[in-house]
Amino acid sequence: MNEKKEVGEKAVEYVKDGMVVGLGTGSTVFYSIAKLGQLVQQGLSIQGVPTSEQTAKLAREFGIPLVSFKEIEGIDVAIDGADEVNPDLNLIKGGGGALLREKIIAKAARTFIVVADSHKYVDTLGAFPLPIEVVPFGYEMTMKHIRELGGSPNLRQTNGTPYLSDNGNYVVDCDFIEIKDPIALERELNIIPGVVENGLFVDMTDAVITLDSNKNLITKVNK
Ligand SMILES: O=C(CO)[C@H](O)[C@H](O)COP(=O)(O)O
Repeated sequence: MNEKKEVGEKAVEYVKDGMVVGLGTGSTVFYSIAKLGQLVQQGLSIQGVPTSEQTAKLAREFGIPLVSFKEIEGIDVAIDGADEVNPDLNLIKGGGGALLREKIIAKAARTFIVVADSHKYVDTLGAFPLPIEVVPFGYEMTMKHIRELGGSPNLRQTNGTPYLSDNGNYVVDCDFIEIKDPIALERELNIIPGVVENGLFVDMTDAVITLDSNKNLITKVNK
């Protein structure tokens, strides 16, 4: 069974004709985008807002028309993956480095749907290193301030050179081991000069589509 495909395709049920749809980034939402592409070929009319250059390319390949923020009033539904989901449906995101655009789009969406295979569930966030987007200027000092909050930050690199986000920034992957208070940490990180955004998505998720222990599809809804 391909869990990512199951949950990714299920999420498409939230998309109706005429909607503006936020398109997430990653290997799970890939299946949502592929399914939407099929439906567009069959006549579904939607406009997509991509969370990354990678997703924009994918959406074009699947024939999904894209729009920019200039052309829309808002986003009806956004579908995206997650690296970790806790029982309150708070998330760690940004494993693919797209956290800033993903958060802008999740915030703009009337409904934010997360697609997560069964391995993404945790009691406490933090085993997955928290991605934090930082501006290159003074990043060493920004990392020092992140360390003062109890994290162990590592600059994300590709072949020995810093990874660059779609926004031209660096990404720091930060080990906090256990994030007991995601609300406080999200705020504390974002007031550090040099931090652009962090991958804690607190109180944003409307529903998570996942599988239970019997591998049945379930939808967890935020109460
Ligand atoms: O936040 C993300 C990208 O920045 C992804 O949604 C997250 O990393 C999950 O990816 P995948 O579905 O490949 O496991």
